[in-house]
Amino acid sequence: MTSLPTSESDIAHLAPLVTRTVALSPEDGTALLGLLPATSPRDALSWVRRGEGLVGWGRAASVTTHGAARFEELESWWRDVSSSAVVRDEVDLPGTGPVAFGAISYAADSPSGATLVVPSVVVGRRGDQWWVTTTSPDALPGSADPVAHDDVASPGEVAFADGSLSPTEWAGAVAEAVSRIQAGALDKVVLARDLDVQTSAPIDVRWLLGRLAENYESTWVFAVDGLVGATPEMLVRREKGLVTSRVLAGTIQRTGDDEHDLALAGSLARSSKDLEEHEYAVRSVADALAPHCSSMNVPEAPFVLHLSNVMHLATDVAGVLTDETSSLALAASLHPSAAVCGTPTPVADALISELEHMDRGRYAGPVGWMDARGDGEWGIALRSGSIHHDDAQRMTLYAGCGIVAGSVPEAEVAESDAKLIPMRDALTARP
Ligand SMILES: C=C(O[C@@H]1C=C(C(=O)O)C=C[C@H]1O)C(=O)O
Repeated sequence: MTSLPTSESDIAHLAPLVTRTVALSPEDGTALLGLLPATSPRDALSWVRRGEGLVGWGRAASVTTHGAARFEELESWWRDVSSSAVVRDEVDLPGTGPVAFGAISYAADSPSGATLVVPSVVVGRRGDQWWVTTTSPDALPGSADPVAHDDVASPGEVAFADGSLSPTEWAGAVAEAVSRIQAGALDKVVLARDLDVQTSAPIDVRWLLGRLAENYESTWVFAVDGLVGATPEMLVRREKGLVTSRVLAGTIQRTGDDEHDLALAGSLARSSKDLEEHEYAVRSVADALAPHCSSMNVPEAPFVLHLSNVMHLATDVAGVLTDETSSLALAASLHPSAAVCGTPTPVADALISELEHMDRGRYAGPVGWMDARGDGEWGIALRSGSIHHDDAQRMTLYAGCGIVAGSVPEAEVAESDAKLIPMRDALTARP
């Protein structure tokens, strides 16, 4: 009997990639996201915050893996590809040299699987330092002189429709979760819902990225393999031996009235329901990082992170890496954190499968990038949606909420609506 392959790679392992990174001096006023050319939705890549980060396009190589070993298989593929690459790197910073962008399914059994893409061109910016990396499977990497593009296309008319569950049905699922929690089966579960999007013109990833970056400047604006969003939550960053994570849990919607919002932020920071929900999430991250880190710093009290649509309780956890674990392997050990799954994890995970009636795909999974040193940044794919691979006029948006004993179903529907706002607004914005 032959077993089914669990991964598909589009390059032979023997063909080494040739990668060259050179410094770039763009004209004043150049924006990283403005350099993305028109491409198919799967090949526009982004990891940008406050104008810094990485954008990429084209595919020099890619791999997709499935199942419980999807992280390990990505890791070993990347180790092979990056260690055999012929590299000339004149900049030598995290994110220079060979880089892979990745998006990983939330669930092991999701058909969407986990993908790493090595772009043909990456442009990076860190402070005043800019660079361009070109990668090709041929002996001579092409040279790229990135230019600004102003041909971003609108998605046209946009229609939204209920996904797997209507808001009322989903409120019923929340009520069921609350009663299981009150009966003592678990402490917390994160339930998500989806929303279908149909557009009258193909979705241009750059349209979404531009609007998300404009309105959500403290988030990481990402695109990988058709998954697009603006996440405020950093699952793990590894940079030169330092590991950091931004944990979010506990949410309140903004009203648009700054004074009132400030009072709400104060009540969020004192709400025992939200502090409890937050504590589960911080614990799950600190416990998963502890075996790999020394000198861990886990602040005792969270701060309030203000976004345009919602405010969150947030905690920045930091530690010094004591082993060689890559950023992707750290992300694997953190996934799924209680911010997107619950506590205890196996019970929460089973309840998610039972009550959500949908496949999360890559929503709530790790999304980000990694370089050949293993440094990288992996966010949690929140405030996001997935452009259908077979139809660029369709997208599925997702949003979820942490449910604890004191949760009220109608309030959770409203919170999930607030979390859908970034993507809804990005789709429907007018030029
Ligand atoms: C699950 C989502 O968000 C997560 C859940 C939160 C909460 O319940 O308070 C807050 C931030 C995220 O960790 C989402 O945005 O879809």
